[in-house]
Amino acid sequence: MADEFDVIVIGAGPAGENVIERAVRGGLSAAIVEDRLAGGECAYWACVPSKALLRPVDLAGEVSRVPGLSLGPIDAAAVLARRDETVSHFDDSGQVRWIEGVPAEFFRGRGRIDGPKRVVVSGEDGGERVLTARQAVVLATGSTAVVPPVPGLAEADPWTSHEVTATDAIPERLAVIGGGVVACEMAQAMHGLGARQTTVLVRGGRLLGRMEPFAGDLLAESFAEAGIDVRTHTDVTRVERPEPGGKVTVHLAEGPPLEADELLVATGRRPATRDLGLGTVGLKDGDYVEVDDSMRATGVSEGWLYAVGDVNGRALLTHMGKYQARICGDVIAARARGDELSRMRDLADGYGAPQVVFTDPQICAVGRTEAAARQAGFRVRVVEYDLASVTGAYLMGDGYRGRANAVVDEDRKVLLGVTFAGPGTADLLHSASIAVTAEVPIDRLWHAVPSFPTVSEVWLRLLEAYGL
Ligand SMILES: Cc1cc2nc3c(=O)[nH]c(=O)nc-3n(C[C@H](O)[C@H](O)[C@H](O)COP(=O)(O)OP(=O)(O)OC[C@H]3O[C@@H](n4cnc5c(N)ncnc54)[C@H](O)[C@@H]3O)c2cc1C
Ligand SMILES: NC(=O)c1ccc[n+]([C@@H]2O[C@H](COP(=O)([O-])OP(=O)(O)OC[C@H]3O[C@@H](n4cnc5c(N)ncnc54)[C@H](O)[C@@H]3O)[C@@H](O)[C@H]2O)c1
Repeated sequence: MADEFDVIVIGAGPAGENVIERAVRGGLSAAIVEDRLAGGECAYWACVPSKALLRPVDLAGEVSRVPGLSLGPIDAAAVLARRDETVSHFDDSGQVRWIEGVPAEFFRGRGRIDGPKRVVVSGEDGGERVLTARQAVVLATGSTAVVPPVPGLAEADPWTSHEVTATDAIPERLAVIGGGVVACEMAQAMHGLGARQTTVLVRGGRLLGRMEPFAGDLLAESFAEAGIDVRTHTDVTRVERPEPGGKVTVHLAEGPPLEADELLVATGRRPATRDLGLGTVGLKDGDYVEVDDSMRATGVSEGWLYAVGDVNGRALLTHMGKYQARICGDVIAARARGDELSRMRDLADGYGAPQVVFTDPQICAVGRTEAAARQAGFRVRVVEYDLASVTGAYLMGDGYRGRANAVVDEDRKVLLGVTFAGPGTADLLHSASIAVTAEVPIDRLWHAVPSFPTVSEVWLRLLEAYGL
């Protein structure tokens, strides 16, 4: 195996893998280093298993709204078995074969930067290998869960996203700290799969605090109906777990302590940049790696270091990491040819990344919320519509509940943001992403006729609510 490559990528998650594919397509040689499983967090402990756990819960919600259909209890063991299939039983051989077929060289081991364009790979056998890059080194090491410094919390060995997505058993009583995406998705999955008592402890005033307020409110209503206890404005002050794996007691700033069989911490992420040798090139270990719109690290003057995916902190989403990776691979190949390829730049992040929260109801958003748009100085008008009044949504089942809004830039008459909250809206989001990112004028959008009777008729209703 050679020790010199045009491009060396550290981290074989979705972002890293897409960099090598594009760089090789651009005529370069590439190597990729991975210390756990090729495919990354996304494939084994995040997107894929979490969605496998949520799918039956989502479907059960759908079935329960259609008279004439009935559903027995969910067989959690069968769901967990299917989850195991979706993560290939933690076997990455298929993924490694894909990498080799790119073709790129795969190195199993921990990568670390050791000065400009040098990467040291420490293997499991304790051996070290030095790789050098002719063109670029790309960091694609992702992120890890944050465990806040609450007394007793770390010692209680709580679940993070890793343990909850890989669990072999559903806890009877689950306490969740956090009100963001992981907390909401996993609270609903565990509850739907059989947890008897699920309590979500939210520090702020509502679930999904970064999204439109109506989205978190609708989700909280759905949680309350399902028997999930959401406690807002709740601070955890101390945690006790005398026996490893035993009962957990969560002390709160107000009210009696909460007892649970398991505790999930879902309070955000930190970049996986510790012990990565960033100090050898003038950056700081532990920080997000700041990049420009071509994914080049701004803090390294010679311009050979790039960072894509969660590690650059731009948008902690798989599809955004892969988008950045396509840009990065193309840019590196172009620069190697002496071309700047200026059309390949991150434009999407500036508009606001699309995101689907796979709960029931689904919460889907792209672009800016009303509050974010106003804060950024736009002159906006917001239109809202009750999704239940759309025939396509009404036909999906009794008691359909949902809401949508669009944030209109009053000066340019284009959309700055769109949010849909309701069952069956996930695949509707891309229409909004196109409208927002392509800055389609709303009087042109009016001519994009939604099919009857689909949920997408909400587009017409929103434009009518605007006055078109
Ligand atoms: C529970 C959960 C559910 C999620 N669901 C979704 C979803 O539905 N949709 C969505 O878009 N996003 C989702 N996300 C976010 C998504 O998982 C991340 O945005 C995505 O995984 C980031 O991809 P990445 O390639 O940057 O990093 P990762 O997927 O984290 O991959 C990084 C890889 O680098 C490796 N690595 C790290 N350091 C080194 C080193 N020094 N040497 C060698 N290898 C190293 C790691 O082992 C890992 O394999 C979810 C996250 C969580 C936690
Ligand atoms: N479907 C999806 O797209 C999906 C699913 C899961 C995760 N993700 C991505 O993964 C990332 C991580 O998700 P997450 O839910 O961990 O983070 P998050 O940033 O979405 O939510 C973190 C939550 O924890 C709370 N919090 C932070 N510090 C706290 C503390 N000390 N005590 C109590 N509460 C605290 C915050 O107020 C917030 O409610 C997100 O950025 C998200 O984009 C995406």
